[in-house]
Amino acid sequence: MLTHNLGYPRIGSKRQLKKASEAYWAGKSTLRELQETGANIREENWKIQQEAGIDLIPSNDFSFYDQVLDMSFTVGAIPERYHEIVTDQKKPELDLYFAMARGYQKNGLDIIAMEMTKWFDTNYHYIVPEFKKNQPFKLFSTKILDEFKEAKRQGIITKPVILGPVSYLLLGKEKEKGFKRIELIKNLVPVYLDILKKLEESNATWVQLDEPFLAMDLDQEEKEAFEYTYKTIRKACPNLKILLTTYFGGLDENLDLACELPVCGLHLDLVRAPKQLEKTLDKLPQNLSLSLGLVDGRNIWKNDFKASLELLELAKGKKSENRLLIASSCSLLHSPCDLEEEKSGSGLTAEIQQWLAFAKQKVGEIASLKQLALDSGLPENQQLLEENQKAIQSKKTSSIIHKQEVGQAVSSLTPGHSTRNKPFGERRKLQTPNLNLPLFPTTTIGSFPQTKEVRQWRALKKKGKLTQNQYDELIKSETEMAIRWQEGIGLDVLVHGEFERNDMVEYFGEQLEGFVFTQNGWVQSYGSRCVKPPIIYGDVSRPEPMTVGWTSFAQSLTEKNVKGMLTGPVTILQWSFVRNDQPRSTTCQQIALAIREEVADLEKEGIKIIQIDEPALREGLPLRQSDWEAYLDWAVECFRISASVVEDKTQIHTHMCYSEFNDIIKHIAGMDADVITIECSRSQMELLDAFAEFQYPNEIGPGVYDIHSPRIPSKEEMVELLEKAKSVLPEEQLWVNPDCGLKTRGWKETEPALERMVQAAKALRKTTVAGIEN
Ligand SMILES: CN1c2c(nc(N)[nH]c2=O)NC[C@@H]1CNc1ccc(C(=O)N[C@@H](CCC(=O)N[C@@H](CCC(=O)N[C@@H](CCC(=O)O)C(=O)O)C(=O)O)C(=O)O)cc1
Ligand SMILES: N[C@@H](CCS)C(=O)O
Ligand SMILES: [Zn+2]
Repeated sequence: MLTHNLGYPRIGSKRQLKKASEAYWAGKSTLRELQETGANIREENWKIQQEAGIDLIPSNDFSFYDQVLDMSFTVGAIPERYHEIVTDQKKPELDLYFAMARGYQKNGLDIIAMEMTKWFDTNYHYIVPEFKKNQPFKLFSTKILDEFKEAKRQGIITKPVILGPVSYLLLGKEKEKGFKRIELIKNLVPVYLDILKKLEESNATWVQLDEPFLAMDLDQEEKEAFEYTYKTIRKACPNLKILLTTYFGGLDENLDLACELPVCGLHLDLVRAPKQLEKTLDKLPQNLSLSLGLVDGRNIWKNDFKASLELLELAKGKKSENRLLIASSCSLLHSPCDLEEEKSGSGLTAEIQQWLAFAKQKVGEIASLKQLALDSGLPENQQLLEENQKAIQSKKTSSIIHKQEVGQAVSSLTPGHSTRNKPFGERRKLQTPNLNLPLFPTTTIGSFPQTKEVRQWRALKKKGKLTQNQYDELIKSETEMAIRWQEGIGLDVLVHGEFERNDMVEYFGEQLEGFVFTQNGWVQSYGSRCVKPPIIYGDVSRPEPMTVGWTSFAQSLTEKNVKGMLTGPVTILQWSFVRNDQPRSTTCQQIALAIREEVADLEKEGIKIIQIDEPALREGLPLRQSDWEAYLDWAVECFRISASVVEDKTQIHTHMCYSEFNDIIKHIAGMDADVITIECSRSQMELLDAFAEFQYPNEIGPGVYDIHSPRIPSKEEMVELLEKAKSVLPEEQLWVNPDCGLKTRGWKETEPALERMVQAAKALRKTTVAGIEN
């Protein structure tokens, strides 16, 4: 029996990679220093897993930005617009790589970044591969091989982790019409063969090929692509042990297909889909190894050894022990690094800490499960099991989890809680005179630059070097500056800037009961950006207003409307570590009721526009379409519970980013927000087509510039995007705004970008008959 791990977090236990990348991008450190940081993180990760006793330690799970971008780089899928950078021999390879991720505006070149979107149902974002008809592929980067050899020099024969060719293609996007990207499989597989043969020559034994699409709905062509790929690989590399990994869901109707592929092992996510084990054991040929994904890579709760051992026993009954592997359910990329980094005195009490396991502890759990599976009778193993069960029981019986009044509030919910009084058309008639806005109203999504200073004030307050009062005064001055500046450039609906928030979910988690937060539980979200998801351990309630003070303060400074800014219940749920003892829908209803109280209080304070952000609503969709309806029903209902408390003259906004809307547009309309702002610019307004086709009735703000890139857009390109929007949607329906909040940008980029955006809206108003200069 072997143990393995599908991937280890790569940001470093102290976010070394974030700090090193950002210093390099800012020109404050050298490429060599960045590369050294990468090498140190890899070495540390390999050591941790080696010391834990993991048999097959992953390599190539490290990335300077994203593993899908790494694959595009490896197979030379580099869009033509970056070729100018390639031809400049002085540019190191990594600069080209970062240009693809972040855009490039230097040396007279102005190149936009590649699109970024959600990695399945996680809060991790990947860079979308771009394909054209007859896309050629060639081995461009030897990263996979280099990292294998690097570990080998350190005495470790790793199991390289490679995104499988079918999933790689399916994660991408056709950039021209007239072909389907899956047709490129025959062009692509030879490059994979090239890599695999080189690994074989370097004495690699196991190679992990990730094919998460096997846990999704597949059409005939995609199924054939799987058969073609794995037969071809087997033929070319008969001595390499290919471990095919699936995760985030069950194989279901793809089980036969997966079991027939000529690979050496198959990995199942038994946390998300434990029921698939039995069926797989019946189907899987005896000579194939089975990897049991028992340790949850997506949540932070300690593994219940007893429950895992039951699954292991089931497997042992039908399969010989030496064909079994014990593993994490998916890559530990989605887990924080190390619970030991949590110092006492934080919200994480000793009682709660004993319920948790982060990545370092999880690899320990994988090794412990093997120990227990091999000989549970040994005294030290009995003790291991007892200690584990004591922690599991303590969570089940703890008095801090349930609150009677929260349960009662949820069971008293009626359809009235989730319905506005009047339909949108009627509400609009009341909102128009209440708000007095021009055609193409301009606004932003909420946050303004979280500058080094703002973050430092928070850090100083934490260390006790600033009092609460001093901190509040500093945040007030930043807010006032932002209000004055927005008035100055002529924005129509203002925001307070969210300077007081560390993060749009953590900030709420810190103020709601039923949540705890960590000091160092960072998880990569994209590139160098990390989040510290709060932990929901118990029933959720709102002891007191969370945003009213800051919003009212900002509103008191101006005659213009300031939007109240809240994170919606589905997003708070999705971006937190969620309790595993009740359905997600129940937890979401509890959060929805808490947000509803906040919405009511904001309205009472005279706030006329309230935005409830739901960027994670689409992300929460189950992987299989057959499960969508049930999820969307409760998710949309929860949004409506939080929003429907207001009078009809109050305007409710929502905001979504990184989402495709085509397949769920009916449900987006079902949210019944008066205005929705969406990310649109990286896809050049393509996302609007769904709204146009559906004849989406409410108002929409399609993002006109990409806030993830430091690149400053021109007024003309924003006008062009708005013209595009105008060609598919009635102009009275349109708002003008960026793609998302501006917290990750500096003022140097934000100021000209927003000034130009306001100018673009003004230019557009001039071209319309109904338009009035503001
Ligand atoms: C909008 N997005 C969000 C997602 N998920 C969230 N939970 N939040 C989001 O906003 N998902 C989708 C998108 C895109 N994803 C992200 C994710 C993360 C960021 C981001 O800006 N992250 C920041 C960290 C934010 C934070 O928690 N800041 C804290 C602590 C800051 C810190 O590092 N402090 C320093 C000390 C201060 C100093 O001296 O500078 C330290 O601890 O060392 C805070 O502000 O208090 C990031 O930098 O990664 C954006 C989009
Ligand atoms: N209001 C948030 C939404 C991000 S999705 C922000 O502006 O950062
Ligand atoms: Zn957003």
